Amino acid sequence: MKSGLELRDLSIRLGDRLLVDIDLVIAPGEIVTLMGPSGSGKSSLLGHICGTLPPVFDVRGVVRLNDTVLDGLAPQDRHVGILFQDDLLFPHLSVGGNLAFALPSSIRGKTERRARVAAALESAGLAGLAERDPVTLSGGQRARVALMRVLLSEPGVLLLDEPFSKLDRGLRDQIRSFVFDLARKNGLPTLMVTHDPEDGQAANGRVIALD
Ligand SMILES: Nc1ncnc2c1ncn2[C@@H]1O[C@H](COP(=O)(O)OP(=O)(O)OP(=O)(O)O)[C@@H](O)[C@H]1O
Repeated sequence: MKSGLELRDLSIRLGDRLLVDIDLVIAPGEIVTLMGPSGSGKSSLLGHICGTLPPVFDVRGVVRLNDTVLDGLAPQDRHVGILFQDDLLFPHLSVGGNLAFALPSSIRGKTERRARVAAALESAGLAGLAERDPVTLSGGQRARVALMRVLLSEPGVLLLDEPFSKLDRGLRDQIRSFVFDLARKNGLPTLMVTHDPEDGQAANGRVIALD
């Protein structure tokens, strides 16, 4: 039984400012929304979970993912998936190349890698687009590819750093449901940072405010 993401007695200080002071467990498939004013420490918290927070921050407490302590592990060994405001697709790789890049190196065979990429595209409603150049995709298609790329890396947790804020209003609802549905279906504990209260309402879970 997976225990999800645990942030135990976690505090993040910058000089004499206490930015984050939190004790939180996010269950598999649960989506927790994190809100707070600019500079309150939301991105710092995500950075700490990823293992990319610079040492200028003073951090106490423990981060555990499914019973593995992440503190001290290199970012690439943490199984943390993150989506940003920008989809960050590699412009020099095809759509399929972007997806294949994320596959764990343990999946070696070319046929198996192609099959995984094709299945991911199909489940995102993008079947047949593997050879396309990402610049030729619509905003919605790019957002879907970005999520599939994260999922193909087989993360144990999903972090969302304002991932819908650059999407047109009409598209936003659609991509939100796409991301939330897949996060739940994959049983991923999910932590979403946002400034948009509608994101929190759509996630239909706990909302935490940093002040
Ligand atoms: N590398 C760094 N070195 C020093 N201070 C930093 C660094 N990165 C961020 N900070 C400071 O840490 C504080 C928290 O920043 P953080 O980016 O976590 O806030 P945030 O809540 O994500 O803000 P926003 O909503 O604007 O993204 C801010 O005062 C910021 O200036």
